Amino acid sequence: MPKRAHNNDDVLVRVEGVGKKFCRDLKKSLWYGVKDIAAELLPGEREIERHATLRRGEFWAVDDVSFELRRGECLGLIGRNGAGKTTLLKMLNGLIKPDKGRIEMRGRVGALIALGAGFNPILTGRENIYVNGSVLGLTKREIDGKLEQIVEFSGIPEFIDAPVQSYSSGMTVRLGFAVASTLSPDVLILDEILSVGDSAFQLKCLNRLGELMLTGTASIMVTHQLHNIERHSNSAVVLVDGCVAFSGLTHAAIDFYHRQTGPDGFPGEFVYPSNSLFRIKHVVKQHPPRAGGSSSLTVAYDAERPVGRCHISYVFKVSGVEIFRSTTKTLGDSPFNLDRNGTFDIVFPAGLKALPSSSISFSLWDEDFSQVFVWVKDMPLSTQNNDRSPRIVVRSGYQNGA
Ligand SMILES: Nc1ncnc2c1ncn2[C@@H]1O[C@H](COP(=O)(O)OP(=O)(O)OP(=O)(O)O)[C@@H](O)[C@H]1O
Repeated sequence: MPKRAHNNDDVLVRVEGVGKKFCRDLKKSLWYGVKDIAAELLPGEREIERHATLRRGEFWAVDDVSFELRRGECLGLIGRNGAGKTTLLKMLNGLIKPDKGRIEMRGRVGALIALGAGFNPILTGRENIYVNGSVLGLTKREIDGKLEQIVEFSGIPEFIDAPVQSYSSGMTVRLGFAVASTLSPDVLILDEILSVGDSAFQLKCLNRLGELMLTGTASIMVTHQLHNIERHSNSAVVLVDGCVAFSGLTHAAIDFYHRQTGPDGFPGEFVYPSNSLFRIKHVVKQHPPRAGGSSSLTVAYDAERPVGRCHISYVFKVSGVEIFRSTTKTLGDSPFNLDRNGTFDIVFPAGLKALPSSSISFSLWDEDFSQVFVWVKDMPLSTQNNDRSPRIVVRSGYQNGA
């Protein structure tokens, strides 16, 4: 692919060594707040030093984060709960001040961060649109011109003259995204909050995001639904305890995240009942679907003796969310026989596409599902992982599989 030429004018967001500290102790936090206000009023205080060091009880919620974002690019921010994603977005949107580092934002910034943030609850939806528009520097006439589009996109025209405090969470998010995305933002900041909307609206938002990127809007997206980051982001940053643990291509970032934070070890846990005849050697290969067909996974195994009439049960997940669960028996397949060693295939129904954020749990059973031979739990399906050795756990008396 030819590399796009960039110049400095393309950079809409520049973040350099940014950090934000908090204090978990409320009393201390209030006391530090008072001291900071006082110090700001007193000339001669060495402000940078005061902000850049930790006092008792403080910690860095975001520490030394740097990145650049150009026109038309989307950056995914990935991290576990409490990793510092929202704090970083709040600094980008100017809701809170960094304690160290520099943030440069160019152009109009549309943001959907906290539920209802940016809306005055006692004003109506329509009034809030005008307030938001004027904060972003649009004239009344410009807002008039966009009003119909905003109301139509939000899908809640009958509530537009009701106060925002009477809106449901989903309605608030609908209006928030409609406003943030319609008022011609140069930079769009989206926190997890989008997931409050129903799935049809989320899809509509993501399509709108794609359109905006084509017109040059840069966006930053935080979500635990990694397939959305996978679909839209050119690059991603993984935050661990407020620090950048990885920064690079989206697929590599998601892969890194799974490796760092997989709930049961990486790349999946193989559980054998203590009397198991089987040893899974490795998962040989994941076969991508042929046009309109199914994808499959080939598993290599060793067994103490041949085993007749087996079935497979499996659960397919994307970003930890169960998408599909079935057994070869339910899908109408006949039981199959296994020699002492060899391979067997798990064929997914057409349409189950393995993304880097997909994982599978599967178990091998006898014909009437009374005995489980082996259970593989939450194995990531990204191609990079499949050749690695699994973690093997032997458990006695194990009865139920995936
Ligand atoms: N106002 C605050 N005072 C004290 N600590 C705070 C404050 N805001 C956030 N924190 C702490 O800062 C850390 C980062 O929080 P943040 O909300 O940025 O995480 P996050 O990555 O967005 O998490 P999630 O995925 O759960 O939304 C957490 O430890 C959180 O408890």
